This record gives sequence, C-alpha cells and structure tokens, in this order.
Amino acid sequence: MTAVEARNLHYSYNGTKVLKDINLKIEDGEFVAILGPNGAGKSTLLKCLSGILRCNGVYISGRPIEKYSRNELARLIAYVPQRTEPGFMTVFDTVLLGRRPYMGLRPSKRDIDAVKNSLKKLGIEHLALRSTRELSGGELQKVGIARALAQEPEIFMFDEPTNNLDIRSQLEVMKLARELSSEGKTVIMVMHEINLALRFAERFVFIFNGRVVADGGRDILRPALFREVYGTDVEIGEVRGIPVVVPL
Ligand SMILES: Nc1ncnc2c1ncn2[C@@H]1O[C@H](COP(=O)(O)OP(=O)(O)OP(=O)(O)O)[C@@H](O)[C@H]1O
Repeated sequence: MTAVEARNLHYSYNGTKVLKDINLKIEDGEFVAILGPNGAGKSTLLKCLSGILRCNGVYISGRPIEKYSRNELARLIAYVPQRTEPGFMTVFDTVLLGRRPYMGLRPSKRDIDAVKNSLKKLGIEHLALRSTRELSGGELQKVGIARALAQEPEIFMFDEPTNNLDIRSQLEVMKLARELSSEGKTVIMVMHEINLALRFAERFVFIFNGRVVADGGRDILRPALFREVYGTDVEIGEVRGIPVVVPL
C-alpha cells in the first residue's frame, strides 16, 4: 500500500515558490533517500510530507493529511528535524515525549520500556539522566532519533540524521534505518552523504530547484545526473560490491 503520496505538490514561503509540482508515491516499507544541493527544497518537502507545513496534495495511507488529527498523525509519522534542540529536560524525559500520542497522565510500563529500548538501540542509555543541554551535537542527534523510535510510528522521516555523527555512528544509524524498513516501516531520509545513501537506501529522489529531477534505483545514478544537479563531475566506482561516488 502507498504510505506517503504527494500529488501536484507546490509550496511557497512568502510568495517565493520552493516546491513545484512534486509527484511522489512512496510505498510501505520503502527506504527512500531524498538528495539534492543546498537550498533545493528537500527539508521543505519533508516538512510538507510530515504535516509540519500545511500543503495541499499530501496523502498518508491514501487519506489527505489534513483529515488526520494531530494525535493520529503522531502515531503514524515520526519526523526527526535537522537539529534536535536542547532543553532543560533529561535525555530520558526527552525521549519519553515520543510516547505522548499514547500516554495518559502518567507513563505506563509499556511507555517506559519503549524509552529504554530506544535508548539502548542508539547506545545512549548511559546518558539517560543527563540534561540535553550538556550533550554534544552527535549525542543530541541520537536523542532525537531515539525519541522517534519510542514513538513507534509506521513512517520515519529523517532530515539529515547522520549530521554531527562520527563514521561508526553514521553506519549504526543507517543500519537502524534499514532494519526499520525491513520490518515494514517506511523510511524517508533527506541526506547529503551520497555514498551512505547509495549503500543503504533502495530508492533515490533528486530534488533540484524545487522539482523532482530523478527518481529510481541505483541505475539512475549516472555522472550526467550529478553534473546536472550538483554541477560537478563524478566517477562512479565500486568497493566490495558497494557503489561509490567520487567527486572529481
Ligand atoms: N522558513 C523559511 N522562510 C523562507 N524561506 C525559507 C524558509 N525555509 C527555507 N526557505 C528557503 O526555501 C528554499 C529551500 O529550503 P530547504 O531548507 O527546503 O532546502 P534544502 O534542500 O533542505 O537545503 P539544505 O540542503 O541546505 O538543508 C531555500 O531557498 C531556503 O532559503
């Protein structure tokens, strides 16, 4: 079934059009990387698809996004922003916020367990009682991802989740995303690290000047596409069977 769909999606900020006629159909369990240069409209697209920005033409499981209540949407979609803002709460309580769509006045054992499991998955249990104001950029990034896991949604939308992460943590996050997708969750990830995208995602959507200019599997990744979208020459090779893009 189609998890997320955009039909003739347009979006403007103060009269300036940044998304133009976007048509996309993302199926349940797909792992899609959204790629493209700075300012192309990737984050805006993710915000439209997640309901953070109100746009016409977004459908979640075949139903217009505006027909869902906030709570319904929060059970379906977890959106992880580019930057998780630090606050006065502990890491544990911040991740517990992901349980809000399910929680009554007090967290249940199920809520607590979901938080503990998410912290464990991200390898940050030792930070549970630290204030989020005392974390490094990468640690904070992991807190944002843990909060999304605790939310137990059907669809994950990540905006550059590997930002601030060291190479080992980058791999862990990408493996986690692939695991989610193999469990049937839909993963939509805005990212710049083309080689990580190539290795882990199964579909690539390139945004350029607010439009989808390419959409497909590894076979669409040709040097001509990189020249068109990024204005740079690349060579596409392979290491241990994994495709690698090298800018020249
Ligand atoms: N809140 C806003 N108000 C006005 N213009 C905005 C706003 N947010 C983004 N823009 C503009 O919209 C365009 C698309 O921005 P967006 O953040 O979607 O790009 P992006 O592809 O995610 O870029 P990056 O890779 O640099 O994160 C840019 O020209 C940006 O300056």
